[in-house]
Amino acid sequence: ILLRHSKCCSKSKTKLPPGEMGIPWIGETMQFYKAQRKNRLFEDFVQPRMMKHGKVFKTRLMGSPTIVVNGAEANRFFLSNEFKLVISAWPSSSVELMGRNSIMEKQGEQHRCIRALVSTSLSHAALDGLVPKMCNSVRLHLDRNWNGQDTVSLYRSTKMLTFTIVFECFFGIEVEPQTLSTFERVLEGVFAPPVSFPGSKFSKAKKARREIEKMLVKIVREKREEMENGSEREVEETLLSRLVGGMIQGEISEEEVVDNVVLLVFAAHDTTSFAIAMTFRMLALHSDCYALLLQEHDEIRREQRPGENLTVGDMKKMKYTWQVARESMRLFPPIFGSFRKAIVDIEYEGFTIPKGWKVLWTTYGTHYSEEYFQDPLTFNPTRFEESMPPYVYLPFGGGPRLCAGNQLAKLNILTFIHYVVTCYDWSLLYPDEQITMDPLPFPSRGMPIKIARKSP
Ligand code: HEM
Repeated sequence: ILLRHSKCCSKSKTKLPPGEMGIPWIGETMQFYKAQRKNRLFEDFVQPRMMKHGKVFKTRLMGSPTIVVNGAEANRFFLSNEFKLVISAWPSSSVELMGRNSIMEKQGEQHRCIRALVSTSLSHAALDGLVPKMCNSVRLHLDRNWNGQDTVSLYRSTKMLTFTIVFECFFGIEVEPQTLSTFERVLEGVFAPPVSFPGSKFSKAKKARREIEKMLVKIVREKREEMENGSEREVEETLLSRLVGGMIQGEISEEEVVDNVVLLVFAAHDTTSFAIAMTFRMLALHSDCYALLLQEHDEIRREQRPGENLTVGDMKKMKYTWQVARESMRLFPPIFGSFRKAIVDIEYEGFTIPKGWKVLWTTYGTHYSEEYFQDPLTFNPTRFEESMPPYVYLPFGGGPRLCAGNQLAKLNILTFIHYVVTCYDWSLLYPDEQITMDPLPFPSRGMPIKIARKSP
């Protein structure tokens, strides 16, 4: 009785953050989804609650009691305490569709092992080797899809391109153009309710996932055979060959290889293409910035021989371009933030976050705050000339789950911008095009642009 009494007393002493839990089970999910669809999750959902309750508040989302946290200190606390106080927590539909064996579901040592395999393929040395391949992919894509056209959908085009780059340059896997639409069907179900009745978004997504799995299992087995039975020619080092190598050594299983290929393709292509699309939007709206950026690329081009690919040295010269891209990702972060789950009771800022509750950290909480950025809603790429304090600018997250592909994304963004601005004059067809979110943000009309090839 005494034990129970003392437990009861200690529970009643816990102080939850302020906030409203909404109606039973559903909580404030409908308000969350409504704001998300308009890509106004921060403005319509987070900000009004922050004004009322402060930077840390409670709510209930998708059935889970959740604490929303904002600010650099909160980002540092929760992101750097991954595996110790919190673990990443994706909705069950995402886990089922991405696969239970992907890096996002792994903790501790297992996470470290997969992360190490992926990181080797994304090390500086490996990325240097990717630059010429990426240049060839971008040029081929523009030749095939832009030449002879006067209008193209920039967002769809970059989606196709980044998808091809991840598969072909990074994994060394050739894909059919229709594979992208199968992947998109999976993505549509990632945040859908996990109900499998015929025709539901989730069951359509599961069917698409099975098709992808079948295709990848075949590719992985062929690669394994090629590596084990050693054809005379040397096997090209790609992420796929590294993962399959890990499989041959018994470090990871076939399911882990397949799930991680699926996860990486998802992690890479919608995010990078949105970042590119928003950079172009900002350039279109700020002609002074565009003039400066163009100057940077014209200088690089002047030093190249005709038809020559970019080099790593050229990438380093694109300082202003990277500032423009970073500022675009500050205003339009491809990832809103992400969910964690408390694995112990957590004391934070005088509040208790009970074990099992979700925590949502947000990029907007710092990106849109005057505390960290002067005139936060103004587009000003040169603000990145100054170094940033840690955990303030987080389009790629932070801590042990910092985006594994951030350098690949950077190369992809810079290469694409270089070839477009040096080869084409372009303008937006709908400068005020709305941004929607489902589940990631995207321009609602696909961002059509008018193009005209520049004379060589
Ligand atoms: C502009 C493009 C990109 C953005 C904005 C972005 C953003 C992010 C963010 C915010 C996270 C952390 C999620 C969390 O904390 O839960 C993350 C994780 C991750 N990203 Fe990216 N990403 C981009 C491109 C890429 C690319 C190109 C790849 C790989 C080819 C990639 C692979 C990953 C992986 C594997 C993780 C999980 C890391 C882990 O759990 O250890 N991302 N990304």
